[in-house]
Amino acid sequence: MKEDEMLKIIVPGSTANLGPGFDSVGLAVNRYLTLDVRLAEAWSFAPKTPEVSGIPRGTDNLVYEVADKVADAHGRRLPSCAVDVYSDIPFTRGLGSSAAAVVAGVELADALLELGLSREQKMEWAARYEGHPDNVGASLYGGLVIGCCREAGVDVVRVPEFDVEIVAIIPGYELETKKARGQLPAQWPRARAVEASAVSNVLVAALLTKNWKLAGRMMAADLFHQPYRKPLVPELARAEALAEEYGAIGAALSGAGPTVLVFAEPGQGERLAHQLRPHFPTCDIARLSVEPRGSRVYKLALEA
Ligand SMILES: Nc1ncnc2c1ncn2[C@@H]1O[C@H](COP(=O)(O)OP(=O)(O)O)[C@@H](O)[C@H]1O
Ligand SMILES: N[C@@H](CCOP(=O)(O)O)C(=O)O
Repeated sequence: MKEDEMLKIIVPGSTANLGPGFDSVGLAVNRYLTLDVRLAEAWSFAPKTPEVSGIPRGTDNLVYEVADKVADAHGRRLPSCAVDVYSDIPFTRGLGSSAAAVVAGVELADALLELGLSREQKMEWAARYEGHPDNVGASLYGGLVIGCCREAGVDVVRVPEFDVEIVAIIPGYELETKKARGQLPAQWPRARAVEASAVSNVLVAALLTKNWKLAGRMMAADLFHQPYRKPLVPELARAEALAEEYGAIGAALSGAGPTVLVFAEPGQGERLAHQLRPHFPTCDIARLSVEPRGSRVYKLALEA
């Protein structure tokens, strides 16, 4: 990048798991982390929207840490930049704010150093850093993404043209992903693991064939994580019952929570949001849509 240029990096937020697709299924949503990047004397991150008011302002920022790691692995150093940070992804609510920051870091290093990373290489970096491919996959590719992250490599399938409407029930309280992961058992007995994996497989098949009733049943049948996280998020059981009552596809914890998503067939989102709102007076009820595009980077000329 030259002195008279800037980078604009846009990364969508995401929801993970959709119930049983634990650490594997991700869906990009229409909330965004946006970075405006200019060359400067020293590194700085300036929050420009309330969601990011608490971010670290220097090289302890997650975006920088990821970018620096990518640069280091290529034997390069990042030039210092001033970064304006805009976001409407709420933090620690289960809508993939940290994954969006990780993807932004990979994009930042790639663009500043002109590394020419492919999307697969970016995915490898982001998934390894985040530890699971669901949120970062959705943020990088857009739409519905199914992935697995193994020692042997990261494999991802992006499902073309996936469209559902989403009503998000966003509680006022935070739930750190680290804490919510700490609730889960270290091991599952074989019979439970087999059943949990079968439920997850059927969820994916039902989503791909638009068998919405079955997809909803599989969301509620998750054995991997929701049973253990439910005590932390009372909104989930309530949303599951209401989803059934109002004829929605189903409900699921968004990532590690505490946001709960209720999924509806196209055209049903507005009615559903209206019906759900009075049941959750202390939550933000937001309509979300699937973001079909993944992260993107623009190089722009600075005005003189
Ligand atoms: N734009 C950002 N810049 C720096 N750090 C961020 C940014 N977005 C998220 N983070 C970090 O990620 C944390 C939230 O991650 P996490 O607990 O996984 O919740 P979630 O990803 O569901 O919002 C924040 O508290 C913050 O430390
Ligand atoms: N699969 C992860 C997803 C965490 O997503 P987040 O948005 O809550 O960080 C999990 O369920 O722990």
